[in-house]
Amino acid sequence: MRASLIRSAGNALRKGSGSPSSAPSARIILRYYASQPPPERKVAILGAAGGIGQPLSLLMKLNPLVSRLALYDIAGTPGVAADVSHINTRAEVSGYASEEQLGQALEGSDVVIIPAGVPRKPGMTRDDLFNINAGIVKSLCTAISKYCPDAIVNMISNPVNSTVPIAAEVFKKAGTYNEKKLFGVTTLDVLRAKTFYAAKAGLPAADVNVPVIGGHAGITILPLFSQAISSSDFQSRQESLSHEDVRALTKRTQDGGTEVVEAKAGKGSATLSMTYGGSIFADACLKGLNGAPDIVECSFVQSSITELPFFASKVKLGRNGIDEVQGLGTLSDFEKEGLENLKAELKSSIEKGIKFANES
Ligand SMILES: NC(=O)C1=CN([C@@H]2O[C@H](COP(=O)(O)OP(=O)(O)OC[C@H]3O[C@@H](n4cnc5c(N)ncnc54)[C@H](O)[C@@H]3O)[C@@H](O)[C@H]2O)C=CC1
Ligand SMILES: O=C([O-])CC(=O)C(=O)O
Repeated sequence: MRASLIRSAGNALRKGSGSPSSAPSARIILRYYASQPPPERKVAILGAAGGIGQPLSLLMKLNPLVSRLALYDIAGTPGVAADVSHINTRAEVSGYASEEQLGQALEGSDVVIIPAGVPRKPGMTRDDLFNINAGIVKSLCTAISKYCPDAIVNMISNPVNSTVPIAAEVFKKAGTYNEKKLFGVTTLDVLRAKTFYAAKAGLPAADVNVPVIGGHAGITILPLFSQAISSSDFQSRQESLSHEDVRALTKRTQDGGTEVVEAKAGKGSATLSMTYGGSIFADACLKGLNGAPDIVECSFVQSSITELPFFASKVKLGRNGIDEVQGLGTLSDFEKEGLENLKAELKSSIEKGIKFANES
């Protein structure tokens, strides 16, 4: 309604047609709607008091597309909610501190972001988190299917290659699964690929885009540097990157999480860069819901672009979640080899998640 009124008012102004009074009234319509806030949107963060949850609560409080922000954690939520709620932005903040309050936290949510669960310590793989995080994700998704079955879910908790399939199975069992609304957040892989590529190629970091496909662990993370694009002077710089450079950039992107885990030396994994990635992805979901055009991000989703049932690739976001899972484009020989090499591990992580959800 709002969009079609704006469109027809815009057309009337462009054409200058209609009765003599139509242009001023079109202007009034446009001015009225330009002054309206964006639609009401509720975002819930589960695990809001954690290393990612706290700064993510801050960034979502700063997001003008959010009108209600529900912060849930099993410990420490009241302090985080009180703190963030004093910021004078649009979103009304409420904190929920116990399992009995989880339903209230979720009810009416448009987007649920899940950074709940344990992070890695040096020497661990993401899969080593499975035993604890799988159960956490399963119980949170059971509550989502009960209290906000239509919400978009942004899964951050690791191992993402398994937690997303767990969520899908929980929703299927509850009869609420919508494959267009379940996303594994892999934005941090994209941030890393962009940053490392830009530094190597001597380009401004904000200028570069690199799709990252596959999954979110080790070799399942496959940056497509052959498709790197930059708005400045791209062609000549791309040619200057050797095969060895691309190989090293790929390895560094795949090991980016481990680089941070080791640097933090037992104090957890990436939180700040992850929060930035998580906020970009949630913002993209909200923009899509609100009807903004051309919103494309990489994400680990149900997919038929390879033989694997879940796969990360570029995804176009719209009013109903996923509008389109986009294809992989042309891959270099090195990337083709990487794609074949990642399939066995990704398949087994996906199957592990499905099995857990159905047996436990
Ligand atoms: N997808 C990605 O790219 C990334 C994923 N991660 C993952 O995000 C997760 C969270 O990491 P951090 O925030 O650093 O960990 P953290 O330990 O600092 O925070 C986790 C929070 O989850 C809460 N929690 C635990 N069980 C819960 C439950 N049943 N319901 C609600 N909250 C619960 C804890 O109380 C804690 O506040 C980890 O699994 C980590 O591996 C981390 C970085 C990047
Ligand atoms: O490496 C980890 O455990 C956390 C993570 O997923 C990342 O930083 O990409």
